[in-house]
Amino acid sequence: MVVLSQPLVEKFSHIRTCKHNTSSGHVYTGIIPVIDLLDPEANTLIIKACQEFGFFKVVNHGVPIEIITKLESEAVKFFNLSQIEKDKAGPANPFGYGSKRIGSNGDVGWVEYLLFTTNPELAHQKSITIPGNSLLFWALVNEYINAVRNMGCMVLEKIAEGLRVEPKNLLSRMLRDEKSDSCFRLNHYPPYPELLQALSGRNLIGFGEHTDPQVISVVRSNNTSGLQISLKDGTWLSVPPDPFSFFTNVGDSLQVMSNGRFRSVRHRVLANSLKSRVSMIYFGGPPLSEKIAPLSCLMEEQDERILYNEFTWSEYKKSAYKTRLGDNRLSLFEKKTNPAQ
Ligand SMILES: C=C1C[C@]23C[C@@]1(O)CC[C@H]2[C@@]12CC[C@H](O)[C@@](C)(C(=O)O1)[C@H]2[C@@H]3C(=O)O
Ligand SMILES: O=C(O)CCC(=O)C(=O)O
Ligand SMILES: [Fe+2]
Repeated sequence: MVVLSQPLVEKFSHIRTCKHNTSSGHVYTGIIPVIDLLDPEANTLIIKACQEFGFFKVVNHGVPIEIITKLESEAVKFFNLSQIEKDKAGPANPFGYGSKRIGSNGDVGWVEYLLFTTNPELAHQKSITIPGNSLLFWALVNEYINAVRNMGCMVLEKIAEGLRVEPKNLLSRMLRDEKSDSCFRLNHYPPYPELLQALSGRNLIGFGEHTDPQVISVVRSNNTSGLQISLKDGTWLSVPPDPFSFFTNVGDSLQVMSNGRFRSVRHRVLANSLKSRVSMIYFGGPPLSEKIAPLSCLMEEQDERILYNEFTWSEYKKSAYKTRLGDNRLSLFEKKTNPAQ
């Protein structure tokens, strides 16, 4: 019998686990929609993907691979620093370096990260110290964010076309606005001892299940698996990694603007027992004062019930940051049905 030493058990005991989902024999991986941005049909296909999954993979995205690999190598350099050095960029409140703690309401995961805002009105970030060549680091982060924001905007413009809402930049202008309250995250999921996984028969949670509050999120990772999305029937689907493509999530705000046509996809990351996973995520958000509500131009066509009350992004963000990771943050903003109707 293998007996785990007490310190080792304690090290992992506060991180959540989930059952291996291979026991059912159904781990679908080949059904994730792949959108070729050069395909003339892309807008229709994106709409279908947003309705069915709230998630899709983007190829022919136009983001130069050098921009991606240069930033990844800076991120790896950072995460390879000693704990003392990395802590100089922390604690994450919410921006900066964080390890294991996610947010400020008690969530934990097998992950360390750097979280930044793109909002020039929020000054927090100026005080984040990146050890080493910080000028190069910030230059690469900015270059990457610009490239990925452009790609996200192309996707949002195709969505506007597909939904036949006008003007075409109705959604993308929120991300392009100089006051856009977007954020950017570099996540590192270290490998963890396979022995522990085998003994418990459970997977260690890297990043617990949640939806992203913003409009869309653009995810890129190295070649290590771990990301899973929840399907409409609640089963988890493993997303095969693809370092040359981007994965796009519908966020809560886009679910509201589409009046529930699109799904803000629940997703999570499981730790990998053999390899590190490094991911970079751009969360495209509106300016803080932006009003988020079901798009009136969508509703005019049909006699459709409005599912959400209007809120500003600032109100939603404030409320979201009081919730735990796995909470349903939109339920507070759902319009109550009038029993008299
Ligand atoms: C537990 C939390 C972490 C989070 C803020 C929150 O209170 C609830 C939403 C979380 C989330 C999920 C998507 C993004 O990773 C994130 C940056 C965001 O905007 O909302 C995180 C927040 C965070 O890590 O601070
Ligand atoms: O690291 C990943 O692949 C996804 C993480 C994520 O969902 C998040 O940071 O919101
Ligand atoms: Fe997420």
